[in-house]
Amino acid sequence: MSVTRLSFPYGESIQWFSPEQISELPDSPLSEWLLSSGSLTQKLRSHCTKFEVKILGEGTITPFNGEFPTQRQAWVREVLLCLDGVAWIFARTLIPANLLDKKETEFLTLGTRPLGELLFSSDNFTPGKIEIAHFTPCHRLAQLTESIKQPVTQELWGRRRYFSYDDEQLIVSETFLPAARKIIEQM
Ligand SMILES: C=C(O[C@@H]1C=C(C(=O)O)C=C[C@H]1O)C(=O)O
Repeated sequence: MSVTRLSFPYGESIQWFSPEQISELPDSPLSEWLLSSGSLTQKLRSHCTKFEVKILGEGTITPFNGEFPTQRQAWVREVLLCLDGVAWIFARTLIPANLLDKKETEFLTLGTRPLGELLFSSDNFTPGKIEIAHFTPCHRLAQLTESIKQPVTQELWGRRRYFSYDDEQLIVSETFLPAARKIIEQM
């Protein structure tokens, strides 16, 4: 899989909804994956022999309009979560400067360890409500799916959660890539 950090950020401005606002969620089991409350990393690990985090990019950049209204800039981490060499999830995490200052070492030295190992191992992070999105990528994310040989032939489904730490919040969004949807729908 050859992806380049030169195109970071890959993420796109997406409209998120609470599950109740969406008239038609996808059929189970995809809907269960979207709404599962625990660590996605743990769930993914149970469906593969080799789990990998491929970093697409990390850095302090400006969030999209409306993505993080209280923050003019944020530390953004974009990764692919890969199961046995197949990219299943495009994940985009936004961390405000105040929170980064509090947990700088943990976040900046995470590397290819999954963020979930930090967020779910420490009881200081509290996951919030899950929001859902379905969209057709049209910019760099579309190019990314092409570059990993997963052309988009139908809308992508994704989920987003706020995690609270003291009086700060970070945002984690996870988009299920075509290969993941194909495998999940055959479960
Ligand atoms: C939040 C979690 O961490 C996962 C790992 C991520 C990373 O390493 O950047 C990003 C999103 C998640 O899918 C989780 O496991 O639920």
